[in-house]
Amino acid sequence: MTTSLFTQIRRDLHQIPEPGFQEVKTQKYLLDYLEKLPQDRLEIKTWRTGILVKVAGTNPKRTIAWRTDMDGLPIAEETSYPFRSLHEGYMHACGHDMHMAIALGLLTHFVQQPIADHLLFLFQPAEEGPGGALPMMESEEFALWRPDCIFALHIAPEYPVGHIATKPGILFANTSELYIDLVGKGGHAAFPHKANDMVVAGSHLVTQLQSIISRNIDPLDSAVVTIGKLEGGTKQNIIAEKARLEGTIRTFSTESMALVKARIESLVKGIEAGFDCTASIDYGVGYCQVYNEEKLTTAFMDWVREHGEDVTLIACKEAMTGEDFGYFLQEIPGFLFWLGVHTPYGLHHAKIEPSEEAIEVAIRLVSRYFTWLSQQD
Ligand SMILES: CC(=O)N[C@@H](CCC[C@H](N)C(=O)O)C(=O)O
Repeated sequence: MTTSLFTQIRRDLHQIPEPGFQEVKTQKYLLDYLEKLPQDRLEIKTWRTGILVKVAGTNPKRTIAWRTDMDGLPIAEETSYPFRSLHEGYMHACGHDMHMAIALGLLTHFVQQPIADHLLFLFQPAEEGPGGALPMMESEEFALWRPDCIFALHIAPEYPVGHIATKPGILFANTSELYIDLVGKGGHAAFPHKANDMVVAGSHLVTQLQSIISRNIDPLDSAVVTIGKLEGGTKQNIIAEKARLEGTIRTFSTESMALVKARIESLVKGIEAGFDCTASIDYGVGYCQVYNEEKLTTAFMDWVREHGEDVTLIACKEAMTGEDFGYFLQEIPGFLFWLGVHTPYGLHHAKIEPSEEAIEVAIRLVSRYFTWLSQQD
């Protein structure tokens, strides 16, 4: 079977995953591709490691935007791919390689077959952190081409290829990163009574944090506290002077976010008192929820049911995922939908292998949708 252009592009991008705001090779790859397209309808601007591309419409009433993220994750890849990451310890494990290939496919389609409205393609850095959406929105480049509506997708391992899923209203949660540093008194492993062991303190704290969801959050509400990284100590026979917990908080309301943070602060105070140590908490970067504008999303869902051809629509529930695309949706009407890529491993897993046939499914669906949207008043 021959590999289509955009599948090949996805594979090329898969090999060069880069952290947020360091997407230098990725930006160059995308610019090299864009420069080879016919330029008469195109205007290209770079912003930090991101890119904004305007495709001029034939009789514009508005500007329709499509956003893709660009960054990779600090994960050592374990796929069976012959085109595995060339950047050791980094991987496109959240589908941003697929998202970028789809964006280029759409852009190419509209360069060849322009529609009435202007189109704006946003290649946005740093979705996984520290967040590129907000500073991109605040940039002069964005202000110059500010769109009237905005759309995006995210790959979904759990849905079959040919299926998409979305809903009006809240789709993804509010997020906050969480970093807790504990400092006590280190010492010799054989003299525990002369030290304050931060491995023990940190372990107690991880366990206590689990009680926030089970004991403090209303069972009819939803929230997540995940500690994804726990570090402490230097050697097996040295009592640890320091421990560090790194995690993330997810909630559907700002009230629940405040409650979770207040409980974390109380529990950390308890650890300080109980283990005679000092602690500091840093909430890092937080994202607002992804809230799909109701009218546009409902109209899109109806359109897919009626005109989606080979695409099946799933009306899904909200998820605890975070996405800084939520910031665009706070100011500009639009929505995000899940794209089925059927694979047994989930997002952020070292073995995830999204089905590449979904790339063409997305390009076909969104190019038809934008063409239809551009014909509406
Ligand atoms: C789609 C996706 O997986 N997004 C990330 C966003 C992470 C935001 C931030 N770094 C955090 O960890 O809170 C996710 O983990 O949901």
